[in-house]
Amino acid sequence: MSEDVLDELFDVIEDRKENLPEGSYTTSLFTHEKGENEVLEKLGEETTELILAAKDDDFDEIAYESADIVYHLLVLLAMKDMDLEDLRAELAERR
Ligand SMILES: N=c1c2ncn([C@@H]3O[C@H](COP(=O)(O)OP(=O)(O)OP(=O)(O)O)[C@@H](O)[C@H]3O)c2ncn1[C@@H]1O[C@H](COP(=O)(O)O)[C@@H](O)[C@H]1O
Repeated sequence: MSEDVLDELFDVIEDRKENLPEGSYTTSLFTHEKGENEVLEKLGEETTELILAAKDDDFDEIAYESADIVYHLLVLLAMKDMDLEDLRAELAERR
């Protein structure tokens, strides 16, 4: 996955957070009555699905669930007023 895809996706998520366009799933997460708990539940569910896919060596499903997890992780970072640079800085420190 290229860095640009993540940057572009995060920019779209930030736009949804600011403008809250109707009909957007991302908007629904920012306006959900359960707030960030909805995102945390999704991350839990998708991680379980990823584990099952990995156990089955279902490579398409592994990629699909991984993308779901990354998307919801980026939404969580945006909810916490964090961004990709926080993630990159943490990863870079581990090199
Ligand atoms: N990358 C994503 C993305 N990944 C996952 N999802 C949504 O996350 C939800 C996941 O919920 P569920 O796990 O219940 O659903 P599921 O994946 O359909 O089903 P299972 O995994 O349970 O089988 C689905 O509604 C997906 O559509 C996403 N919704 C939006 N984006 C991107 O976010 C941007 C903004 O999109 P809008 O939210 O439509 O404005 C766009 O660039 C989109 O590509």
